[in-house]
Amino acid sequence: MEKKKCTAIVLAAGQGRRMGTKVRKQYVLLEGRPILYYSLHVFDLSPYIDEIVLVVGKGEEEYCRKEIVEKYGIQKVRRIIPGGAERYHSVWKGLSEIEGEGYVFVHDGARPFVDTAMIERAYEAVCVCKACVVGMPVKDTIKLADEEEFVKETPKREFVWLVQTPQVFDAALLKEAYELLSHKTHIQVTDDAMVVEQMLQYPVKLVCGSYENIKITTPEDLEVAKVFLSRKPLTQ
Ligand SMILES: Nc1ccn([C@@H]2O[C@H](COP(=O)(O)OP(=O)(O)OP(=O)(O)O)[C@@H](O)[C@H]2O)c(=O)n1
Ligand SMILES: C[C@](O)(CO)[C@H](O)COP(=O)(O)O
Repeated sequence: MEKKKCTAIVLAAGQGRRMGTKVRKQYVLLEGRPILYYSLHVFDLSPYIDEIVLVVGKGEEEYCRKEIVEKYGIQKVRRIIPGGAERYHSVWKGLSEIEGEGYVFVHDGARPFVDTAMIERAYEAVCVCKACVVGMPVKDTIKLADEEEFVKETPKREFVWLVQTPQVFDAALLKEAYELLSHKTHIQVTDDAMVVEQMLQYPVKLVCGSYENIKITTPEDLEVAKVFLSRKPLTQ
């Protein structure tokens, strides 16, 4: 079977409010390199990925080109574009840069520990299912709470996953879902699978990511990331 074009949309237009660092978290240095560098490097290395659309804060396009893409020799970045107010706005803008058929890997630039093996697993799944997300089964017991913070329900743990990125879709399917979303108001969307689930009622397959594929969200995540990084070679 002929391989379809794969585009990674790497998102780095967030404000990093929960991290609260002076420099926005995607540019914070880990082992001397910006957090954003690490995922770009992995998508650049992956033989499954043909091109990268990098979505950054408005006005940061040139900085990212010079200080990240060119400085570290990232080859596959085709476009660097400004993002929007919410994550889903940034994804929508990234999607509008994609032409023709293929698959889209939407990835948080704040997840530096994506690896080439999970990209391969996601590629194999998307070829079959058209929609998949990487994630891992939870290790703790999960409680669903009511508004007063009383336990409403304890879901069966074997059916509960922590969802990560990349989230990978047939490009036409994801565009259709986001197109429908763009006509909605007052909608809260926190990942791309939700858009596909809710707009198209399309089944989304879960694929194993890794417990290391954390999102750098709050300050303690940076400490954990330093430990993970100290165990990894720079190229994988
Ligand atoms: N308008 C936005 C919001 C988020 N993101 C990106 O989406 C990913 C996941 O978002 P999150 O970790 O929540 O980042 P922030 O929005 O930056 O964090 P916070 O919610 O704490 O402000 C990040 O790589 C972030 O840069 C984006 O491209 N555009
Ligand atoms: C897409 C995501 O990383 C999956 O876990 C997450 O939902 C992003 O949410 P955030 O509110 O932008 O942190």
